Amino acid sequence: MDAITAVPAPVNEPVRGYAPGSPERAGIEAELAAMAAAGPVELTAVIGGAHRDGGGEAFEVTMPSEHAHVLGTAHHSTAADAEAAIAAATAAAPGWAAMDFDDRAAIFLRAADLLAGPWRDTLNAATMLGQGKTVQQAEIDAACELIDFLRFNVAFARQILADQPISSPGVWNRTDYRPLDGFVYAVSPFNFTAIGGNLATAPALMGNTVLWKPSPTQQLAAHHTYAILEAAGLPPGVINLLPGDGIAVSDVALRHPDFAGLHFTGSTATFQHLWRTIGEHLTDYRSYPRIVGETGGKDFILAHPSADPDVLRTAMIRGSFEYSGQKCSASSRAYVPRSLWNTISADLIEQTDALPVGDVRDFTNFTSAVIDGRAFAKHRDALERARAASSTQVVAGGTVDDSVGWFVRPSVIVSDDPRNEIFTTEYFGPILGVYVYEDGDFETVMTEVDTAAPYGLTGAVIGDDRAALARAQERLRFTAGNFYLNDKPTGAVVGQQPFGGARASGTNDKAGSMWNLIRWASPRSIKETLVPPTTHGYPHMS
Ligand SMILES: NC(=O)c1ccc[n+]([C@@H]2O[C@H](COP(=O)([O-])OP(=O)(O)OC[C@H]3O[C@@H](n4cnc5c(N)ncnc54)[C@H](O)[C@@H]3O)[C@@H](O)[C@H]2O)c1
Ligand SMILES: N[C@@H](CCC=O)C(=O)O
Repeated sequence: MDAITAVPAPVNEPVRGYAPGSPERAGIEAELAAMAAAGPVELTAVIGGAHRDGGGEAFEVTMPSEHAHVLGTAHHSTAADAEAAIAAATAAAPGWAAMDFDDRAAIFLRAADLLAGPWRDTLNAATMLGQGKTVQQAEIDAACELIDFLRFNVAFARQILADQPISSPGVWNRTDYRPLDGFVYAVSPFNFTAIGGNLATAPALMGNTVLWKPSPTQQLAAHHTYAILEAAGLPPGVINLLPGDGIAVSDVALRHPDFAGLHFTGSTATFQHLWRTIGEHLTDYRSYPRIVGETGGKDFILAHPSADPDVLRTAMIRGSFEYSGQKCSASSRAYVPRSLWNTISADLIEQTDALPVGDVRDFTNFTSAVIDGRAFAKHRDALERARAASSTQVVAGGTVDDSVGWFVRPSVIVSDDPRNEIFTTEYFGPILGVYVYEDGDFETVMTEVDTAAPYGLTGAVIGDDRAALARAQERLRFTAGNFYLNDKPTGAVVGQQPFGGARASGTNDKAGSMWNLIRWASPRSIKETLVPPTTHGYPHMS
């Protein structure tokens, strides 16, 4: 049983500005130059503490803005790698579960401090080069959010351990927060370095051992994340890193008797495929697996006629085009009253078309290329369909260029068909659909916002009319798990806006909160009778 001590009170890591001439600017520029010039790094698997090449086919991690530039090489993990990782996780499990909570927690707190200090530039640079993030977007993800996950999760876990049952006279009741009875399989997406780190470390903090399968396109930053955990003293076998597409790993892990939990973030289609596979193998498992998945979105901005035009335009540009719309939280549909559209459309179009897009090493850029050729082709095809259809009008952007990098211009598409694919389909790129409604139709348009897409992740309502904001909060209660008033729908902060959505957007277990950590514990109730009875009769029997 873990001792219950006080842990350091977490505070959100301050976001650095990287202004010209600042010391942090000099540091990151030096790191970017060194990492880009270093030549391809060997991105190994780590199984039971041993670094080794996965046995499968090789793949490359390249720069999205310069796809000929290879940053690292790795191998897809094979079934044999997965078997070895499960054996390593199983061997490490008893010692890790028996370790005092404070000792486990200290490893993750140390990782947070290493990342906040000497490793910050490394992980930011890997995220900028490998995933195509500007310095601002890398800083809020790879540095601040991951540091916050590591620190806040320790405090949340401590809160859970402290939650103990009452005891009636003569009895002492306790809750033993056991880890799950087997390993956890963590599968993470390309777009957030912090999410990869959190998916692997949250179950580990609760005493579980883990197989971590990052996205191939995020492997460079995942490699450095793992190095930070090693530097912080993570014992061998607790988290086993398996690069690659995950198909062979899933074939082994999802039919293994010791499979006890899936910690997933990525697309709705992949999550549903993995869940179905788990269902097919249910009788193979020793216990019912915990399934936690945060998935896709079709996130909205709804403007009320009372909205401040500058607030609306800024939310639309930042919410839709930061990191080229490759955030599950990014706004990709906006509902704007005609009076406001008449006011903002010219500025919105002009400012969108003026957004500087290019290499992340040029700090004047607002955003960069999309992640890979597959994403590029998806966005190019969507823009071509929009240009060809009579019900849609591409009013900003709309052009693409893959000659050097996977560049898609931030694009605004207007349609008078509220069920057009631009309002229903997640593209996960810099494409914003706009539906212009008549000023008196706020109530009707809320029904459209609620029902057009199957998701329920994030949404924002912009307006100055308090009654309208209150009505939208009520009417759209189930339309978004993260609901913003007078702000863009992106940029949730750990401990402030616990993140996640329901409907087709996932299980809403709120990353970076105690709700998520609870899923990685299997509580045992212990009753101890202090002076036990010595006769079997009851009063009514006399
Ligand atoms: N709700 C959230 O918190 C959240 C956060 C980030 C991203 N997302 C969503 O993620 C998606 C973008 O990320 P992506 O393109 O990396 O998603 P994706 O579904 O293509 O991939 C996610 C992960 O699943 C892996 N994968 C795919 N098939 C697999 C299999 N059979 N076995 C094991 N692993 C497998 C991928 O390699 C990757 O690691 C978008 O839909 C976005 O909305 C959601
Ligand atoms: N938590 C992030 C989104 C993560 C998904 O990609 C945000 O709030 O913008």
